[in-house]
Amino acid sequence: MTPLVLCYGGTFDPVHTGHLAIARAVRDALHADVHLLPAADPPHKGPTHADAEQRAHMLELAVQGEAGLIVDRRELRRAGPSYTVDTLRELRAEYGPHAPLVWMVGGDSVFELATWHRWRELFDLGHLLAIDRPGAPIDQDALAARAPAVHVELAPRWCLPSQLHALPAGGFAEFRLGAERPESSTELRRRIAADDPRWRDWVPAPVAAFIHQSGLYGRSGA
Ligand SMILES: Nc1ncnc2c1ncn2[C@@H]1O[C@H](COP(=O)(O)OP(=O)(O)OP(=O)(O)O)[C@@H](O)[C@H]1O
Ligand SMILES: O=C(O)c1ccc[n+]([C@@H]2O[C@H](COP(=O)([O-])O)[C@@H](O)[C@H]2O)c1
Repeated sequence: MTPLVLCYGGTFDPVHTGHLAIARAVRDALHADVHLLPAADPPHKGPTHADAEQRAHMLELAVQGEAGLIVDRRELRRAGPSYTVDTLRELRAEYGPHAPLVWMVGGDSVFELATWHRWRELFDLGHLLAIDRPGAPIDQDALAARAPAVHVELAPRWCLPSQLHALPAGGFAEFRLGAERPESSTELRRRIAADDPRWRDWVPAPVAAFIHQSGLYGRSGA
């Protein structure tokens, strides 16, 4: 069976324990490495709080020494917005026409999918794997109501994560975590800026040390 190429893109401003739990759960369930891709210039976000180099560095600190989690800095080497369609095109060229490529997104992103750059082409290049997120139930009714174009596009593509091996691209699957993860980078930054000590619970120790030493996300910059 051709191994899946699992890709998890994000702003990671900063990476949090929710991201890591998701990457580990998908890695373990689907038996393949997860490539974490920090976005240099995330298309739907304003200026980031940490720069791209700092965000990639924190991601590397978060996964150092851990098997099956790999940081891929390719989006830092491209100018302009970090469009996923461009990244998938690069990955497709590298892995060849038969490799099953999977782009992982949080459930909240699925509702926004129709606003992504050349979004329908994503399915020519790879599969989409949506991860449950609190407040973003990925079901047909919710999609039909809140994102009708996405609902129509996804309906014939819906399959189980275990079926993504069968084709190189074109599928949509939902990945259910044992328990949804409450973390968000926005709330994490808020806690850091507010000196709320709970912020350390949401980042691995080496990332916490980097944030502390660099003064990132402090009171003036959150
Ligand atoms: N707790 C979570 N549960 C499920 N998906 C998540 C969670 N946190 C982040 N994601 C998903 O991971 C990807 C990267 O997330 P990102 O780096 O933007 O972090 P974030 O916590 O969503 O940040 P922010 O709060 O700044 O929007 C996105 O597809 C997002 O939907
Ligand atoms: O290609 C797009 O238009 C696009 C629009 C929004 C988000 N994305 C990608 O989706 C991933 C998660 O984005 P974000 O903003 O939730 O961190 C990240 O890899 C982004 O580059 C991509």
